[in-house]
Amino acid sequence: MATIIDGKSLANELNKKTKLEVEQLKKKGIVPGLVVIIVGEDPASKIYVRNKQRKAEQLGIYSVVEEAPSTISEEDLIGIVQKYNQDPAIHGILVQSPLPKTMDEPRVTRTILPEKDVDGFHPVNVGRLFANLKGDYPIACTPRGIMTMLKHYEIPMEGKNAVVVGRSNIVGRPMMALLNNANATVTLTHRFTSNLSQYTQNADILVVATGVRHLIKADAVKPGATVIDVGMDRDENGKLTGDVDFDHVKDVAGFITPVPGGVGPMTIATLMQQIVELAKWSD
Ligand SMILES: Nc1nc(=O)c2c([nH]1)NC[C@@H]1CN(c3ccc(C(=O)N[C@@H](CCC(=O)O)C(=O)O)cc3)C=[N+]21
Repeated sequence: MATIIDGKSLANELNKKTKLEVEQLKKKGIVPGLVVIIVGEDPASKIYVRNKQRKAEQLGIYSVVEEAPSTISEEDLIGIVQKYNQDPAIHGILVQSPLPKTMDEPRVTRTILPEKDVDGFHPVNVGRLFANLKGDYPIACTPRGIMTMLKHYEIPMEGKNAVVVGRSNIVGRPMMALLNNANATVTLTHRFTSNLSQYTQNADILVVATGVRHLIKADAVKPGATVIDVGMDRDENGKLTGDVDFDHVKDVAGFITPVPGGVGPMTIATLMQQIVELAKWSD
């Protein structure tokens, strides 16, 4: 039976550190500030945004939520981003994804100043990550949070086979870069990969971010592997579950993240960590 990676408790630990950092910064007259911009009325998105705001407030971070109607024009949305680019009280700008389909989301992302890009989605920050540049810049929160978990549980990465399933810009691609920078041998698989299990069965570290419920079954996992489930799927009863068939994979894996209580809380904690870092770096 695998060790369950407790994302929730690790997130609590990280949040405690972040809270102390906020107190230190406040002594220097700096209050870290976050704005979350949300377009439209999607109820799930609204819940996420509320959770982020609540967590920020618990940690002493100044937080603003900017709600725009789904009818807002791309130019007006870009205007809102530019307003916060200029606002010295705001260190991090997050535009909640997804935007309405009519909008050019990459263009909106490019409008955020790279030094206020708390998600790490701006091409300048993506480029820094892919070039493995040293120095201070934000990194996509979900993959960075996963690296924090792997390090905390002392999972070896150097020379290991890491397989990432899913090539999104918010998870799969930055995950590939981080694991590669940590000297793993990385394979990035996706919906056109033929014979997926041939790759996953060889993975010492398997990160799954596809949005396909229970895509990964026990027979696709190498005994003793570390399995990280980024899925946020709903079962037939509306219950949150992952891309990994946890109940069976846990008997094969060495380490495994649950859903909920795994990657999700670490994503939020990493976001908070990065707002504080952005505030520190701006000093
Ligand atoms: N610009 C942008 N940045 C984001 O970081 C971003 C985004 N857009 N759009 C939506 C996704 C989704 N996301 C989640 C983070 C944490 C949980 C989380 O904490 N989940 C809990 C469970 C929550 C529940 O029960 O519904 C858990 O896994 O334990 C969920 C979802 C961030 N996102």
